[in-house]
Amino acid sequence: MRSPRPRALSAKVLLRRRVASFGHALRGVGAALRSELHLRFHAVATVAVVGLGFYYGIARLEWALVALAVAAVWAAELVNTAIEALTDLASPHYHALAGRAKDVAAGAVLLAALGALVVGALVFGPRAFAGHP
Ligand SMILES: Nc1ncnc2c1ncn2[C@@H]1O[C@H](COP(=O)(O)OP(=O)(O)OP(=O)(O)O)[C@@H](O)[C@H]1O
Repeated sequence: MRSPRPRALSAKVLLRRRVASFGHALRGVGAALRSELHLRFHAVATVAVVGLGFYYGIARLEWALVALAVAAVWAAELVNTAIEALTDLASPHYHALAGRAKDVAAGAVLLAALGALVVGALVFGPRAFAGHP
């Protein structure tokens, strides 16, 4: 006998699940912020960069580049934090593969940070050297 077809989930249930997932994601960001000094540094840097953007009145496209650069650094740092946690769980003792996983994840953060540095230098550098907004 065929099993009954699962009932389609109602829009209300789907919405509730989306809201719950959003809450889990925010909880993850909060937990990472509490445990990772690097992320608190990114938070301060993000506020500083947004302040500079308003101070210099940067263009819409420049805001888009800055937002992408900032988001890339945050995303890389969060994934790095997740990989560190999983690595420590799976391999609390020394293992070459655990070390490689952490090094590669840290490499992702480094690349994102270098990209953000280039964007920051190109957007803010000329204005800073000109000495006025
Ligand atoms: N279980 C392990 N096995 C092998 N090497 C490890 C292991 N744990 C850490 N390492 C090595 O030590 C380096 C630093 O690891 P650690 O967990 O201290 O991260 P971190 O770079 O100090 O990050 P954070 O400061 O964000 O905690 C890793 O990049 C890796 O090379």
